[in-house]
Amino acid sequence: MYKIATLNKISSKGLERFSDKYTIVEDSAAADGILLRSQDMHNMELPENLLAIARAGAGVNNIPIEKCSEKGIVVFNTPGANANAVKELVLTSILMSARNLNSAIAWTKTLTENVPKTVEKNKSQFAGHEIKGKTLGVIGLGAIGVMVANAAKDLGMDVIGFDPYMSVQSAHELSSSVDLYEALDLILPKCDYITIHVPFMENTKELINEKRLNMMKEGVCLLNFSRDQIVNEEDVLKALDSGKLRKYVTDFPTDKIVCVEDAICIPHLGASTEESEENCARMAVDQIMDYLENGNITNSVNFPTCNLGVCTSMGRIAVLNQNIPSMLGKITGILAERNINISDLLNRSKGDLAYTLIDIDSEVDEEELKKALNVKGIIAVRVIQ
Ligand SMILES: NC(=O)c1ccc[n+]([C@@H]2O[C@H](COP(=O)([O-])OP(=O)(O)OC[C@H]3O[C@@H](n4cnc5c(N)ncnc54)[C@H](O)[C@@H]3O)[C@@H](O)[C@H]2O)c1
Ligand SMILES: O=C(O)CC[C@@H](O)C(=O)O
Repeated sequence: MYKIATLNKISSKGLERFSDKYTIVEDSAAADGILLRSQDMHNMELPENLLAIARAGAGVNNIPIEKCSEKGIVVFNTPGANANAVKELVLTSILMSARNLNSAIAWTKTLTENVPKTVEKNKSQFAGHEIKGKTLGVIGLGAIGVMVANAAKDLGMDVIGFDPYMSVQSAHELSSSVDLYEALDLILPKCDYITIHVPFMENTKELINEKRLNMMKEGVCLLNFSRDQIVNEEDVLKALDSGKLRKYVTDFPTDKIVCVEDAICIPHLGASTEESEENCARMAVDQIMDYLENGNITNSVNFPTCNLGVCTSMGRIAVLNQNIPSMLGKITGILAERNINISDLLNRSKGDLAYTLIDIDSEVDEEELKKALNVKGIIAVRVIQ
C-alpha cells in the first residue's frame, strides 16, 4: 500500500483516481508520496521514505528541489494545467485596470442615498480607456504567456514578447502576429501594459527593478501573476507614488502593497478555478501513480522524462543516478554478475542527473541489489516487482 500525504486542499477529482493500492495519510513523515500546491516545504524535514512530490500547479519555488535531487526524490509539476485560468484572470485584470473598475466599484459601494444622481454627477472621475490598439508586453512565453499573448491579440491589442528560452511548443502555439524581441530592455519603453509570466528562480529575482521601471513608459500598468519576489517591491511602490506606474496588479499581495491605492491586490487566485484545480490534481495524481507503480517519469522538474510503459517482465529496476561516465556499465555489470538477464532498458539524462529503467527476466533480492549498487554516483535504487 502506498501512503500519500496532501499538504494543501487537492481537488477530489484528482484524489479519487488513486486505486485501492493507495491510502491518504495525515502524517507526512510516513509518506511515499506528497501532493501539494503552494505550501512552503523549504523548512520541512523530508520524510525518510519519500519517493516523490507532485506539485499540482506550475511554480515549484516552494519545494527544495536540490535537496530532493540529492535524496532521490522525484519532483513533478503539472505544466499548462492551470494556464487558462491564469490567462482569464490576467485579461480580467487588464480590463479592470483600463476602466478603473476596482476604484469605481469601491466608490459606488460607499454610496447610501441618491445613488443614481450621485453616480451620474461623479462618474467622470473613473473614466478609462480602451485596450484596443494599446501595446502589451509579455515577459515569459510559456504555457501562460502564450495564451495571454494570443488572447490579447484577439482583443485588438498590439502584443510584443520576450523569452530567451522559448520552447518549440510555445513557438508553435504563439500567434505569428506577436512580435518577439531579443532583449527585455527593448520592450519596456514600448508598452502600455506589461505582464510577467516567468518562474521564480535566482536569475528572475527582482527582474523588475528601479532601473527597468525607469525604462518603462510614463503611466504603464504592470501585472504580476508569477511570484512577488520577481519584482522589487520597494521600487514598485516608488514608481506607483511618482505615477510612473499607473497601476500594479499583483496576485501576491504583501503587508506593504496591500494598502496602496493603485495596487490591485488579488489573493493568489490565478489558478483557483474548479477546472484548473481539477486539471492540476488529475495530472499530479496520474504522474505520481505512474512513478510509484511503474517507475515512469513524466513532467519532473529534477529528473528526466523516462517511460517504459507498464512492466510485463518479472521485475523492473529503477536507478536514479548522477549523469557521469560509466554509470550504465556499472549497473549492468552488477546485474550480469548476478546472472540477471535484461529484457529492456531505458536511460535518460537531464543536466547533472540521470535515470535508468531496467526490465529483468528473473526475480531479484532488493536489499542485496541495493547494497551492491551502493556505489559512487548512484543516488537511489528501487525494485518494482
Ligand atoms: N498566479 C497563479 O496562480 C499562478 C498559476 C500558475 C503559474 N504561476 C506562476 O507563473 C509562472 C509561469 O507559469 P507557466 O505555466 O507559464 O510556466 P512555463 O514554464 O510554461 O513558462 C515559463 C516561461 O518563462 C520563460 N522564462 C524563464 N526565464 C525567463 C526570463 N529570464 N525571461 C523571460 N522568459 C523567461 C521560460 O522560457 C518559459 O517559456 C510559474 O512558474 C508560476 O510561478 C502563477
Ligand atoms: O495552487 C494554487 O492555487 C496556485 C498555483 C500557482 O501559483 C502555480 O504556480 O501553479
